[in-house]
Amino acid sequence: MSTKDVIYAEAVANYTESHLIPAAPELDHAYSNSTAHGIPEIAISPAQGKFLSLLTNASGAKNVLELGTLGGYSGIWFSKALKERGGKLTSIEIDSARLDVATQNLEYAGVKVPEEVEIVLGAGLDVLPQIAKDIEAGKRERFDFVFIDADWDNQWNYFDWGVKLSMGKGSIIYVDNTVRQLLESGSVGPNKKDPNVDSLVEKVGKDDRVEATVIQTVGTKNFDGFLLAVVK
Ligand SMILES: C[S@@+](CC[C@H](N)C(=O)[O-])C[C@H]1O[C@@H](n2cnc3c(N)ncnc32)[C@H](O)[C@@H]1O
Repeated sequence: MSTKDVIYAEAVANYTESHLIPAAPELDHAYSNSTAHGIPEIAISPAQGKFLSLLTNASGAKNVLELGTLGGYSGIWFSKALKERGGKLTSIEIDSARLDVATQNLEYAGVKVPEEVEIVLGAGLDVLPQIAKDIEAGKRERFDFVFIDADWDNQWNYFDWGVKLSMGKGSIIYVDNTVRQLLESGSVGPNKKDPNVDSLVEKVGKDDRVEATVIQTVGTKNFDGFLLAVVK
């Protein structure tokens, strides 16, 4: 592909989504109800939701951990996949108003909250140690899929927690917006990089616990990309 063809990315996204992703009123409602409540339009795209749902099913994941609930759009996609195996999504959100809208959207989609999707209110780095304690006490299960989609400055901290709270070999850690963060932080591109701060990619590259790659994406959400790691 020549880079000049990138101008067709949105048209390709619209065409492929129209053929591969059946209309789903509950997903449209999650977008529109979130916007109606003043939530910014920063949820994943339909194609990415379908991809996460397929990846959840392909891996057979039963317990998914999400950092960053927003209006529950990605949560609905995960719950669609997890329903087949009686699995559960645990999602952490710092903003109580967003948690309320996410609960509305999930329930509208027929998802049982908190049985199928539990939203935990708080900052990720405050909630994760509590979840670790719950796991140690046998009150929660370990996670076989971790989806990191909250504040970018903490991507590495969430990644490290994700590996620690995972089931171990074969567990998946997916970090959204990795490419935009690399560009914003100056690891790649014109912005000035802080020489004292290693990027997520540098840290993951030195992390013997995982194998990882970054996939760049274009589409309705512009140029970005995600990091996918599998625990060894
Ligand atoms: C990109 S949005 C998540 C989108 C959602 N996963 C989806 O695709 O539908 C990021 C969310 O992370 C939340 N967030 C930001 N900082 C956080 C933190 N420190 N702890 C937990 N959540 C945080 C924001 O309030 C926001 O709702």
